[in-house]
Amino acid sequence: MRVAVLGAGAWGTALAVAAAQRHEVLLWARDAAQAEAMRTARRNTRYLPDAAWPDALQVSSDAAAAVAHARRGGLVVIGTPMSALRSTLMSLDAGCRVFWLCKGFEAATGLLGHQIAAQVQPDMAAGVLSGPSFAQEVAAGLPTALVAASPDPALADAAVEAFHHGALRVYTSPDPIGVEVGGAVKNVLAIATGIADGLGLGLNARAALITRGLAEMTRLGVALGAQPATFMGLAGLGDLVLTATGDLSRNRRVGLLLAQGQSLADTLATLGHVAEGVYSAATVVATAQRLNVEMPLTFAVQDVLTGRLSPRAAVGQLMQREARSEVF
Ligand SMILES: NC(=O)c1ccc[n+]([C@@H]2O[C@H](COP(=O)([O-])OP(=O)(O)OC[C@H]3O[C@@H](n4cnc5c(N)ncnc54)[C@H](O)[C@@H]3O)[C@@H](O)[C@H]2O)c1
Ligand SMILES: O=P(O)(O)OC[C@H](O)CO
Repeated sequence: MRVAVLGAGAWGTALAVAAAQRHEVLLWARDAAQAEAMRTARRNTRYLPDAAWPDALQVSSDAAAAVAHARRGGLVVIGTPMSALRSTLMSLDAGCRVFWLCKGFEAATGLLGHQIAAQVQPDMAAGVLSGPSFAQEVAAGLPTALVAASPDPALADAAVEAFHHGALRVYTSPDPIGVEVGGAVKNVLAIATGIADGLGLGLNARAALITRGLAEMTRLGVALGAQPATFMGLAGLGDLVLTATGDLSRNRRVGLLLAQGQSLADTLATLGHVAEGVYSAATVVATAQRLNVEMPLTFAVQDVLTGRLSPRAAVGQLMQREARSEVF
C-alpha cells in the first residue's frame, strides 16, 4: 500500500516510520527547510529525534505530490493538529481515502473531525485513528494498540492493512463519534490530573479524577450520539489512563506546570508541541452547557486555563460539591 502522511510532527512522523516497515510512505512537511533537513538527517530532529528512518520513508514539502502518492488505493493520513484539519481536508479530493490522527474539537466551530469532513468532503471515505499512543514509544517499537473508526468498515480495514504489524495492533470501530469524543475529552482530563499531581494531592485523588473523568466523558459522548461501550475501550478509558498518568503527555505536563504557578502563556511557550486540551476545553464546556451535561472536572480545568480560578481554588470548589450517586 502507498501511504501519505500529511504533517511531520511527532505523531505523524512516528506512524510514518512504523508504516514504512512494509509500505512506501511519503511524509509531507509544510516547511521546505524542515523537509530538507529531515531528508538529509534521515530523521525528524525537531519533533522525534530518536527514530531513524527506514529506506521506504521519503519526505517532501510538495503537498500535491504527497496526495498523488496515495491516490488510487492508497491511504492519506492527516497528522496535523486539529486546527489544521479543515484546511488539510480542503486540499484533498474525494478520490482519497483518509484518516486523521488529531484529537480535539475545532476551536472556531466546536466541531469534531468527522463533522468537519462531512462539511468539507462529504463524498470522501474518511475515519479517525486514535487510542493510547505516545509517539516516542511507537517510534521505539514498543507494543501499542490503536483504534481505527469509520462508518465504512472497508476503510477501517485499510488502516489495519497500513499499520497493523509487529508491535502495532489496530482494532476497528464503527463509532467515530465515541472515538473522537474520547480523544478530545481525555486531553482536558489529563490537564486536570497534571494539576492534581502537581499540587501533590496524591494517588487517591488521581484515581478519583480518572474514574469520575471517565463518567464525564461518557455522559458527553452519549449525548452526542456515541455508543457507551466505546468509552470503555482504547479511545476512552485506555487513552485517558495513558494521558492522565504518563509523563510523556503534553497535556498532563501543562497541568503540572500550571500547578507550579507558571502562566499558561509561559507553559505553552516552553512545551514545543501542541497540547490539544488547552484548545478543546472551551468547546467541551460550551457543548456540555448546550446539552445540559454535568462535567465538573472539565469546567474546573477551563476555569484554571482562563485564569478565573487558581489550581488550588478549583480543587477546593470541586471538593465542596454536593454528595451524589455514582451512577453515570
Ligand atoms: N504526539 C503524540 O504522541 C500523539 C499521539 C496521538 C495523537 N496525537 C495527536 O496528533 C496531532 C498532532 O500531534 P503531534 O504530537 O504530532 O504534534 P507536534 O506538536 O509534535 O507537531 C505538530 C506538527 O503539525 C505541523 N503543523 C501545524 N500547523 C500546521 C498546518 N496548518 N499545516 C500543516 N502542518 C501543520 C507542525 O509544523 C508540526 O510539524 C494532535 O492532535 C495530537 O493530539 C499525538
Ligand atoms: O501528549 P498528549 O497529551 O498530546 O497525548 C498524546 C496522545 O494523545 C496519547 O495517546
